[in-house]
Amino acid sequence: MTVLVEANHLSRYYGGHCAVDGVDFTLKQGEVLGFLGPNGAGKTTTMQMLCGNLAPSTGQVRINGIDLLDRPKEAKRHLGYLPDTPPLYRELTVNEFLAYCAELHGVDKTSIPAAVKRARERCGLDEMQERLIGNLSKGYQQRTGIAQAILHNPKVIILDEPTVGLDPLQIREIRALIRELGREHGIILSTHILTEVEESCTHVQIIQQGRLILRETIAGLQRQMHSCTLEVTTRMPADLKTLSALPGVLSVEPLAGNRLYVHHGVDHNPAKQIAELIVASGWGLEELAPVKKSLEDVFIQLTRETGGLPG
Ligand SMILES: Nc1ncnc2c1ncn2[C@@H]1O[C@H](COP(=O)(O)OP(=O)(O)OP(=O)(O)O)[C@@H](O)[C@H]1O
Repeated sequence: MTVLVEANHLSRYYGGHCAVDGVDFTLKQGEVLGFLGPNGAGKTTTMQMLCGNLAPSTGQVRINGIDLLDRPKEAKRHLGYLPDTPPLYRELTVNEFLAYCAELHGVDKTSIPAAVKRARERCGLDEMQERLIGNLSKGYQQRTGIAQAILHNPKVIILDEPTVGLDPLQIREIRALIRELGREHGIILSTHILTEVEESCTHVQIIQQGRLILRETIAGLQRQMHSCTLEVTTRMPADLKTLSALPGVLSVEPLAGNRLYVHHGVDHNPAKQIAELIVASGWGLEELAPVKKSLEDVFIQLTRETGGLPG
C-alpha cells in the first residue's frame, strides 16, 4: 500500500520545553488514523507540523514521498486540512465559497466548476449549493469545511476535531463521510472522543507528553479491551473455594446476588472448566461472559502506565 505520510523523529521545542519528542509514524492509503492524547500532549503541535504550518525543531515529514520542508508548495498540494474552527465565510453561498477555496488551492481555472461539483457531491451538499453558509446548520457547515479540504483531491486529509458541536445525527453522518473518504485517501483525525476512534478509524495512535505510546490497529486495540475477568451468574450460590482451585483461576470476587467475577491469567482462560464445574455441581449456570474493558479504560491505563495522568 502507498505510504502517504512519513514522519521521522519529529520534535518541537518551545524555548526549553519539548512539546513533541521524536515522533515517528506512517500513514498509508486507505487508513484512517485516530490521533488521541490528553490535553497538552502535543497533538496540535504534531498536526501543525504535518500540515507544514509549523517548522519542526528536528525531523522530517514526507507527504506522498515529497519532503515538506524542502518542497513545501509541492508537498501541500497533496494535503487537505480542516482546522478545529473551519475558515468559513458566512456571507458566501456554498458554491461561491468552494469556488474561492479551489482557487486558493491552485486548482486550474477551467477545472474549478468540476472540482466544486465533485467535492459538493461527495460531501452531500448538492441541495445546499445556493444557500448562504451563515444560514446552514452546524452539520452542513462542517460538510462545507470538509468539502474545502478535498477540493483539490488531496491524497492526505487532516481533520481536527471534526464532530465537535454537532448533534448525534450529524455526528453519525460526518463519521460515515469520514469512513467513505478513508477508502480513497489517507486520513488523520485528531479527536478527544474515544468512540469516534472506534467508529471511524482503522488505526489509533496515542501521544503522551510529546511521545507516541501506542500505534495500533483498531482490531489490536479491541483485543487489548479484553480483560482477564469472567462474569459468572449461577442460580444457586457457588462454592468459591472450589472455583478458586480450578487451574488458571487467580481469584474469585463475589458480587451481589449469585454473581461473581473470576480473574484469570493471561495465558489460561478457564471458562470451559468453570462451566463444567457449575453444571456438575448443580449450581445452575445462568451466564458466563468475558468482562470487556472500555476504550476509555485502555486509554487511562496506557496513559497512567507512562506516568501522564494523575491518580
Ligand atoms: N506557542 C507555544 N509556546 C509555548 N508552549 C506551547 C506553545 N504551543 C503549545 N505549547 C505547549 O506544548 C505542549 C503541547 O501542546 P499542544 O497544543 O500541541 O497539545 P495538545 O495535545 O494539542 O493539547 P489540547 O488537547 O489541549 O489542544 C503543551 O505543554 C503546551 O503548553
